[in-house]
Amino acid sequence: MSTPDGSRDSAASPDQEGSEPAGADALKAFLGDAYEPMQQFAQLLIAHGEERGLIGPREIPRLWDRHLVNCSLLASVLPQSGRIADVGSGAGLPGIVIAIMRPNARVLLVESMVKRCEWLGEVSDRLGLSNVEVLNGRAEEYAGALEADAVTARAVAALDKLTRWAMPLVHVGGEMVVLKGASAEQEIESAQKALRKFAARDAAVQELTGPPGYSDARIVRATRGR
Ligand SMILES: C[S@@+](CC[C@H](N)C(=O)[O-])C[C@H]1O[C@@H](n2cnc3c(N)ncnc32)[C@H](O)[C@@H]1O
Repeated sequence: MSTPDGSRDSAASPDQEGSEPAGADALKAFLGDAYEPMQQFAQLLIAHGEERGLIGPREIPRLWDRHLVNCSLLASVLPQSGRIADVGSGAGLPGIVIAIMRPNARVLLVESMVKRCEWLGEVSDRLGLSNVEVLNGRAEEYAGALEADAVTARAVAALDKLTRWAMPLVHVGGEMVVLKGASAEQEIESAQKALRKFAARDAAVQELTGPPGYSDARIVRATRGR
């Protein structure tokens, strides 16, 4: 997960000791009540992310811009309540960020690696996130079993494959919302067959503007029609 899609490498760098990230006022205005728990999540990633094989050392200085803000932008377009499934949560990106920003939603973290699931459970406990459920297994194993209102992912697979894994986890009328980078439009083209399989409507790229000093994000959204 050290080089996820969907973010740029400019950015405000956080204080590596973790006191306050750069541009903290803009971040506080953007995140509101989510700022404090996001800080705690950042501290956990800084303290343990590398040793547990969750993030590379190069990611620590850009943790806020490339990871936490990037994922917060995605979370900001999700429903306030209902069920949200995040496929391949890894370190908790974007799954834990979504759980912080959507406290009234039930957030299901579908992750195939046991060690990452253990991490996700520990982080949820430490942050007191009672809205998180960690599901150990591949997304394909949960096809038809979840009926979520929205499904998310970042840096898990190309859109073609991701559509086949993610769409079966949302109900008809629900939405797939995934972070993607510069190739998002091409990925939509390459995923046409998979999107048609679910009669996906309105598949499109959306640009999300970051708070001052932070990068924008690009997402692909599509609504399940069948
Ligand atoms: C490159 S990491 C990205 C992690 C995180 N989403 C991020 O952006 O930092 C991909 C993660 O997806 C998980 N994964 C890959 N295929 C999966 C599948 N079919 N179902 C569930 N998890 C999967 C891997 O175990 C890994 O943790």
